[in-house]
Amino acid sequence: MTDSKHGLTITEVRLTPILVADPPLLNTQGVHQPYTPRLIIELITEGGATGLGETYGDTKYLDLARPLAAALIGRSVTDLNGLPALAAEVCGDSPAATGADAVDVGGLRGVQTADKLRLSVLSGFEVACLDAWGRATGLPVHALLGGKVRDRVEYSAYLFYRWAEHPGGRGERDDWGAALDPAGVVAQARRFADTYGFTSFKLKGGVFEPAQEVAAVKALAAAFPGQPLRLDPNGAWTVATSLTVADQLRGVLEYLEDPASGTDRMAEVAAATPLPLATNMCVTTFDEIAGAFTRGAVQVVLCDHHYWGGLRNTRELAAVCRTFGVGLSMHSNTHLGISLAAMTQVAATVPHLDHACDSHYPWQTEDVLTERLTFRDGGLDVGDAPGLGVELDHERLATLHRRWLADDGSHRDRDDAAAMRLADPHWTAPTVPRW
Ligand SMILES: O=C([O-])C(=O)C[C@H](O)[C@@H](O)C(=O)[O-]
Ligand SMILES: [Mg+2]
Repeated sequence: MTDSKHGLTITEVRLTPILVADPPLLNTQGVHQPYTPRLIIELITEGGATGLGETYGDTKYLDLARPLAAALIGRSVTDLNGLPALAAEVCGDSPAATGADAVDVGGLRGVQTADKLRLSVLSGFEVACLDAWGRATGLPVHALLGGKVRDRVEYSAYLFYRWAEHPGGRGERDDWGAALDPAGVVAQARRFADTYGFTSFKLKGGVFEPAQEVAAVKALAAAFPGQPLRLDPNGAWTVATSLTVADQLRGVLEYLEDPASGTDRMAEVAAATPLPLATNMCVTTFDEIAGAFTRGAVQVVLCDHHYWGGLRNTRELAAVCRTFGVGLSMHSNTHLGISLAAMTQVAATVPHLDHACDSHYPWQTEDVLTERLTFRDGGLDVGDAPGLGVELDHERLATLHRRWLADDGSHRDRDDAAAMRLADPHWTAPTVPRW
């Protein structure tokens, strides 16, 4: 559908893959690489409005983004309901979706289906369309989604066990230092609280023996009494271990995130503990909802608008969660300010967003915006500027793109286990459950 009358027809789409500095954050798969891929999308309309979008930048996403970008020329930015069919038609099934058991990034992003890969790409275009549409009409994205129900969106501090620097001193060095024990985790949390005002804390677990991680959470509870805490070992534990930890941290945690992997194990854990379970692993597609919700396997879904297919699908997910009495919050992977602005816009429109959203953003020292988004008192204000309310810094984008061009391919696809092998040549991503 074109829209010449309003100047909303897309005349140009620019795709810019970039590599962004990432600190040595540890998880159950390994460690983050020094640079991580993202894809930045710019849409231009007939009327001269530009729209920005951002999504995962690994090769399998870029391969789908290129045909979709070409197919969008001549269509209206308002034609959002047509995007899934268009993507299915022009992108087809990614060869990376290799069967029912395929997972993304060793399982950290849940299942990997052809549909989900297309949705992850499409989400960046949907956000860019909404941004362009908003800029063309002077309306913020939240208005195009039906209007905001809150003026601020709360975020949590995303704590990671981490090294001071990447193996061999590769990449960029920051001044956070190492955090490998309870004292290190508390110090990191203190800095997050002092700098950004966060009052909720999530610790990425699955790195050390569960008892060590329980000790770290207890140290957090002592340092920040009464403040919401979460622990997320990315499905690394058995059902028995999950229940032991749930018992030890009952009354301490706000929720336990993906203690065990898969809906079956999560349902077993949920049936035996009063502690709410959250997930961004066993429910990452609409197809997985019925099986998990009807069995009571999860009490909170952490939505990632990238893999759920955009901001409007996030609202659809919110409606399903509300229907089942399941809570909703937001998951985050390494992302930049365009995605953070998109998360904030949609979060502002969802009435029952029950918990502070996750965001990796504070770990990202580089961005493609002229002005970084700034957390204040643990949250972001929801502005009324047109579109997403952010501006692209073309020079920064070009610099990060040059890094992508210069890369020998070793950072173009996220691989935390490969990064770990530089420190420990015998490392293989552990089989799950690990403990
Ligand atoms: O909440 C989560 O499970 C995540 O954020 C997944 C991410 O991939 C995180 O584990 C990471 O980046 O190491
Ligand atoms: Mg998680």
